[in-house]
Amino acid sequence: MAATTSTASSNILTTKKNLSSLSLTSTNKLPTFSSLYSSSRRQRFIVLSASLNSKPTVLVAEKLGEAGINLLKDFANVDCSYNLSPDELCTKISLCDALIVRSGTKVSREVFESSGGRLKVVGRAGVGIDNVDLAAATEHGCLVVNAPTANTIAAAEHGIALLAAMARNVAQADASLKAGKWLRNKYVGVSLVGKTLAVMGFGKVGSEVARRAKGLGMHVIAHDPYAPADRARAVGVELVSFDEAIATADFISLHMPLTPATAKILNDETFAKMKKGVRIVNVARGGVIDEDALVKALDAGIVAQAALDVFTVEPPPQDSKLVQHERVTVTPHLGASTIEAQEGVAIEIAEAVVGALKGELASTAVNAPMVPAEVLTELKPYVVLAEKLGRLAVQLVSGGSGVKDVKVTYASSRAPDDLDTRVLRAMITKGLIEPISSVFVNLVNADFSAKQRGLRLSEERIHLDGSPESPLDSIQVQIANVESKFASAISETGEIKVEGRVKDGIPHLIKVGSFEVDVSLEGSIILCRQVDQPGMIGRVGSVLGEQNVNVSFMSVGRIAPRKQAVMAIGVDEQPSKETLKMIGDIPAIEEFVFLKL
Ligand SMILES: NC(=O)C1=CN([C@@H]2O[C@H](COP(=O)(O)OP(=O)(O)OC[C@H]3O[C@@H](n4cnc5c(N)ncnc54)[C@H](O)[C@@H]3O)[C@@H](O)[C@H]2O)C=CC1
Ligand SMILES: O=C(O)C(=O)COP(=O)(O)O
Repeated sequence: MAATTSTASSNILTTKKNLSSLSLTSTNKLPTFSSLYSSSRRQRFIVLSASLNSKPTVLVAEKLGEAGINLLKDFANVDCSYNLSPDELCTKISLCDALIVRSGTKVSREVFESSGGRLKVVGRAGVGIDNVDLAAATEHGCLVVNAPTANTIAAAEHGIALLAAMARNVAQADASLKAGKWLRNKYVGVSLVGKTLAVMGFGKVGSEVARRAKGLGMHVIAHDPYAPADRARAVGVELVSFDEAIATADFISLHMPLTPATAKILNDETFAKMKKGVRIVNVARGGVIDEDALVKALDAGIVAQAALDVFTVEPPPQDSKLVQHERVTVTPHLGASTIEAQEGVAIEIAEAVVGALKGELASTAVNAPMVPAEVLTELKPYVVLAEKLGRLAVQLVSGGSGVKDVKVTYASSRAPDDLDTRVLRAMITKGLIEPISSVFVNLVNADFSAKQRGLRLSEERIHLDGSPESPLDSIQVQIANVESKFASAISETGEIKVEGRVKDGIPHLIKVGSFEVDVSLEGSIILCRQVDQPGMIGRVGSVLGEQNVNVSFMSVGRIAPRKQAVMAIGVDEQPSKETLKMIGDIPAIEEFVFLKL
């Protein structure tokens, strides 16, 4: 199972334990669901126990702007201890109620275990929280908050700085002159004006880079399968496919999050499709580039130059061929490092941490486990189903005008007043957004996150006759105005459609497009469309068996005998590329897709 999924589920599923270990409001009553869900940031419903009697202690483990430190000091004892070793951090943490870090401190499971239950909040002064073990935080009832917006401009400006510095050999010429040389002919650069820049990932940072590059006279295109076309139009940027972007660009700037889908998205195969002499900027995450492949592409002359702020391992090894490469400009993860951004991030994170210590809901909470136990007990399997349907639906999208219109239909025998679907809507939103973004969605920020991305989620209720004992019969998620990488997922009315139901407490996928299937939503799924004929299940099953991929479930839905059919296969392990190719090579298979849950 994908790490993000297990984290997401455990956020919610450990709630009962977390709630019981926290003190409640002064009214000493379990909060109502509506009070839990309220979007008001001022609402107080949980008081974290350590802050009841004495001033809490906040450990600031990396340099934080002065304004943030002052805000913290108004409320807490502040211990600024930088460059702690992992052991020193583990020793100190048992005396702290909150910890604030940037990207340089690993907040591992050992940190949470060493805290003895006292650590209540981890604040990440920035966007990426890949250095915090979220699952461990949630298991230990520790809230994690981040500061997702205050460094956007700084990251965009650094991208532009690297772009211009790279094009004019600023770093190389500077080093050469300081070494006593005067090499005017060697460092002739290239111009930016009139050149095509492909912005890969048109989110907060990517769109700011695009704006600035247009101001430099560049022709800007963007690739982002999930960005709304109107947002791109507003900036005067054309959204294009991945292949078109990399094949036509003179410059490529990376601004997508590191997810399983974007890991090593620039690799031997994709470098080979690029224009000879392309130049690459990366201020996103090192892992989106296969660094060995980049070295090869530089040596082969496919990539003329690269400018990199981020690396797969940070700091990179001193003898890294990439870092040492003559045509590569590097900075040590400085994207967010401006005085202004660090003041902004410091204030944003200090407010979030103080708010959380006071018991307020944080709108930037990454793992807020805040669903009342009694609501969860009943909705638990539906919460999981809702998130998985969202994850499935968005992974089926291949293009179009971005994911904008999503319709959710709940079929239930309950009276509308007896079924509050807000937790389900939040989980569908979480499933739709998290696989494609660096945003973390929870009950608190789901509607806000959807709105920010231009995602309109409409809900419809179908009232069924029958016993209202179980809260829901089925949930259907439809995405309109998009193309699918699995054409059979498009329904008669033209939307991507997936539908699920809870059976014996386990979420199942029961419909894809117009095809009825039945596969439990555990592990991952392969969907294949084939011509219905004897032996197909056996053939696919034996490929998976030979490749040691365990099949948990298989089901075939067909329109009519010997016509087209869709086979849904649940697998415990992720099949290798070769295994998927072997399935695709089976002659009767017309299309197939692998989906991570
Ligand atoms: N170097 C530094 O110091 C900094 C780095 N960052 C990094 O920059 C990146 C972008 O951050 P934000 O703009 O704040 O995030 P964001 O979530 O606002 O934007 C990310 C965009 O990437 C798109 N995307 C997802 N999968 C994609 C794919 N396969 N192909 C193309 N686009 C895809 C999403 O739809 C979204 O629009 C993140 O990786 C973040 O960690 C952010 C701030 C500072
Ligand atoms: O915010 C982010 O994602 C960043 O990459 C910035 O990291 P930093 O806070 O400068 O260590």
